[in-house]
Amino acid sequence: MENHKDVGINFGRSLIVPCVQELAKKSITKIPPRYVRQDHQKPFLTSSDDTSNLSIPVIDLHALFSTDSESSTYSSELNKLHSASKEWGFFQVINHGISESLLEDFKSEVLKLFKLPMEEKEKLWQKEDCQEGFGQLFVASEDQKLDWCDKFYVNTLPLNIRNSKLFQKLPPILSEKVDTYSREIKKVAVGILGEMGKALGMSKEEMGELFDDGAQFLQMNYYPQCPEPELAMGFSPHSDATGLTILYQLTKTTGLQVRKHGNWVSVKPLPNALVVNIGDIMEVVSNGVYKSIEHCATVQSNEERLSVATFYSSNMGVEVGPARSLVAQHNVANFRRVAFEEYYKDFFARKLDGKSNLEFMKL
Ligand SMILES: O=C(O)CCC(=O)C(=O)O
Ligand SMILES: [Fe+2]
Repeated sequence: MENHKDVGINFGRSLIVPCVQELAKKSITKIPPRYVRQDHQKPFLTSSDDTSNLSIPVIDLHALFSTDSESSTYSSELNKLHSASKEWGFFQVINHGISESLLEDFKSEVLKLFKLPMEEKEKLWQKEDCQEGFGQLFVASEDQKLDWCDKFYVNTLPLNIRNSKLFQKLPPILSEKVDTYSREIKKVAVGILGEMGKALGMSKEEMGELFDDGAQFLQMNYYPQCPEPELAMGFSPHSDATGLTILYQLTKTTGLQVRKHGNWVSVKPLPNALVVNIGDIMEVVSNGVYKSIEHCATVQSNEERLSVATFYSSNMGVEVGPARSLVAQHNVANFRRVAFEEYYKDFFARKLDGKSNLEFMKL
């Protein structure tokens, strides 16, 4: 991992790719071959799937963060969190404490960012050696298929991983909102992780040492309308490398799909809710009790879609590996232990491919 003065920390690189939004503007009727997927790469939900009525669990964070840990509402919410993390790896949270006005302001700034003219976007485009800015991630070769999506990726916390040069180039209100939003999301992530630690039987100290000042990355995803949505993918199937991911769906358009028992379940955006999912690091820390789940995003012909994923990882400088207390509890370590830097270097060097990232951690 390189450490650049003024430019935070560079966790990886990705080949520079064209802007999908510009392509979509050209009123084309066919998408270029680089975006066309083979059938087996497209996990589309069909209306005949019997999972189409399933929906991911909803957790009330007001009840979960209650100071009265003896109350029955708290213990029932904690049980819900534990089973959602084991069975689904995905849930939505309501009453998360982030104000509606912040969510609205942040949303309008993100929309404005993607609507900037191309000359302005070019100034914020990725560079050869750094994946921050506009572009796509995990593009490792020129013949790799591309997602029908433009992304804007930034390191946000702790402050020493922030690329101050990039932040200075952002519209000032956006950089202020990114800052406030990332701090608020961090509180939610740390709160949920703390409760997961309790549910797993870990001590508060052990969980804190792993996650109290985690590395946080923010990824804004813009999925333009697509003339051939059945041939393209918005986001290839993958699991997230993080501890927890918190996803804010900015538009009402559905697109996120989650793998459940080999089928794909669509996650319908709930008003004022955030989607939370277990990442690979949390699967490793929990020694495999919690599961990071494959998910993907589809695109539509008549509606664009926007989402912001915040990836909350473990503390930098702390090894990624199963919690020692759980290894003792289970009498077995199911994953190996690697330096944080090695873990991420490996992750960003490959293309996204389902849960393959965890394979190299398995024992
Ligand atoms: O846009 C979505 O719903 C999915 C985004 C996602 O999976 C990610 O950013 O890792
Ligand atoms: Fe994801």
